[in-house]
Order: sequence, then C-alpha cells, then structure tokens
Amino acid sequence: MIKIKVPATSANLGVGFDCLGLAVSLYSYASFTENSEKLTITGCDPKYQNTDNLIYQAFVKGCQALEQDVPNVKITIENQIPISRGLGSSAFCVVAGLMGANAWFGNTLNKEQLLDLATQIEGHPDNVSPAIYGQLGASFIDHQDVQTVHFQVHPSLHFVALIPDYQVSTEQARSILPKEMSYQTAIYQIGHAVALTKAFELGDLELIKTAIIDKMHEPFRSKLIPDYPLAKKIVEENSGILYISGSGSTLMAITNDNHTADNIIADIKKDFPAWEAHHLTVDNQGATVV
Ligand SMILES: Nc1ncnc2c1ncn2[C@@H]1O[C@H](COP(=O)(O)OP(=O)(O)OP(=O)(O)O)[C@@H](O)[C@H]1O
Ligand SMILES: N[C@@H](CCO)C(=O)O
Repeated sequence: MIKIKVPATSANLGVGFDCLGLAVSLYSYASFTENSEKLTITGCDPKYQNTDNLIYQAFVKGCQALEQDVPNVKITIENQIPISRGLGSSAFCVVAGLMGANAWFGNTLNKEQLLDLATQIEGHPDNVSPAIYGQLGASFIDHQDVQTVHFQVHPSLHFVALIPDYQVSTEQARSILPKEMSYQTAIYQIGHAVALTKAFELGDLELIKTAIIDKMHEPFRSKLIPDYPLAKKIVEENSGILYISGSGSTLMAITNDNHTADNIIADIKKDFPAWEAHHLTVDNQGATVV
C-alpha cells in the first residue's frame, strides 16, 4: 500500500493573491492499493466516489506523465481538511493523486515536475507549492514553467483557522472580482507582498499587521462571508491579525502568543458555536509518502 500525507494550505495571505501560500499542521491522507476492479474509492461523500474524483483524476494525470497504463486502484481517503473552506482541499487531492502515481511507479518525478503537473490541474500554484514543499511559498508561472521560492516562517507565529459552518465556492469568489486594477493598487500590492514575506521570516507581527492588508480581493470577498465583520472584531480585540484563507470561508488569525491563540478560539466559539477552530503551526515538510 502507498499512503500519501498532505498538509492543508492557506493561500493568498492577504496581499499575495494567487502567489503566496502557507502549509499548516492539519493533514489529510490518501492510500492507494491494487484492486480487482478499475476503481474503488472510500472515505468521501458518495458523490465523489467515481472517476471524476479529483484524487483519481490527478492519479491518472500522473500515470500519463510517467507514460504508464493506469492500474486498477483502490483509493482510501482519511480527510481532515474541510472541503471548499479555503484550506486547500483541492490541492490535497491533486498532490495526493500525483504523488500516489509517482510512488506506484518508482518515484521518478521530482518535486519540480510534480509542481508543474499540479499547477496544470489546479490552475494556480499558490496552494500546490506549499502542499508539496511545506513552508511559505511564493510562486509564479512563466509560460508552462512554475517558479517557486520558499520562506522559513518564524517559529513564534501561531495560526488559528476559524472555519465557518458554510462553504464559499472558489468559482464564485473569483467571479466577483473586478477585471482590472489601477497602477496605484498594483504598486501597493507589490510593496506589501514583498515586505510581508520578510515579516513572516522575522516573525515581526507589527509589520505583518500593515503589510498583510489587501486591496485586490479581500474587500470584495469579505461580503461573501456574512460573519466576517464580527469575526474580525473578535480577533482584533485579542490583538490578532485576520485574513481570508484562500477563497474563504475560513478566516485565519495570526498571533505570536500561545495564550492569545487559545483566547481567540474561546471567544469565537461564544459567538459561533458551530464553527470549527484549529490552533496550527507551520508545516515545514510538505507532502510525504508515509
Ligand atoms: N476529501 C475529498 N474527497 C473528494 N473530493 C474532494 C475532497 N476534498 C476536496 N475535493 C474536491 O475539491 C473540490 C473543492 O475545491 P475548492 O477549490 O472549491 O476548495 P478548496 O480547495 O478547499 O479551497 P481553496 O482552494 O480556497 O483553499 C471539491 O468540490 C472536490 O471536487
Ligand atoms: N488563490 C486562489 C486560492 C483558492 O483556490 C483564490 O483566492 O481564488
């Protein structure tokens, strides 16, 4: 049996729309075993238990890249990453499927090749890069070639994923964005994004607080999350910093204090008892064969 472990990923980090992504300590697993039938899938909603399943689609793409026939396979999913909540559940599927195929046929694809394939499936590299490499990743696509660099996040930083009991569709969250942006806003975003990566390395919470403020997507997307204003108020009253994780609905709080992270969770639970909340650290390893 081949078992792949993939971390959840939090894309954008405010000003890094479609470029920045962070791997965090929440994990899903996919196992691949020989099967008498073409395909069996367990561990997910019956609507995903067919050949359209994203893990299987990525497994097939991996086999094709390796120029191998697609074997009969049983895929067993152990899922902790909530679906369509902005924590990279689709990146988990894509990376697990590709790495499953790669391990099945002797691990001949390297991480750069896996990242190129994963980005072709996912459409943007911000989640799949940290899902493969761990840490904080900054990525861009140069023709078909994905370039990615990694930043070691300062260990003093704590991340709290506040996960609403409702989904936000990535498709809708992309479709509501304006088609154009001014030079002034582009300059604002570039300066802030570069400074933000340094602030994460340094663990400089004051710099993170200003550098993370986005003008490109959060002002529009926050309207898709009805509880955004109250959640932001609760986090800021606890001296935390809030951004929309991926395309939402998860709101990620950042603090440099263990106790504050726990207080944020306790206060959020008072107003939103149905929400899930996880106190997370940065995953520095990325996806692994376990
Ligand atoms: N455990 C799972 N089993 C089967 N399919 C899954 C699973 N997790 C994710 N998926 C697939 O991924 C899709 C969700 O992708 P989507 O991009 O909407 O959300 P996300 O990746 O969680 O959010 P974001 O990209 O903002 O972090 C689902 O519709 C499904 O096709
Ligand atoms: N960068 C993507 C992440 C979600 O897949 C977005 O914000 O739409």
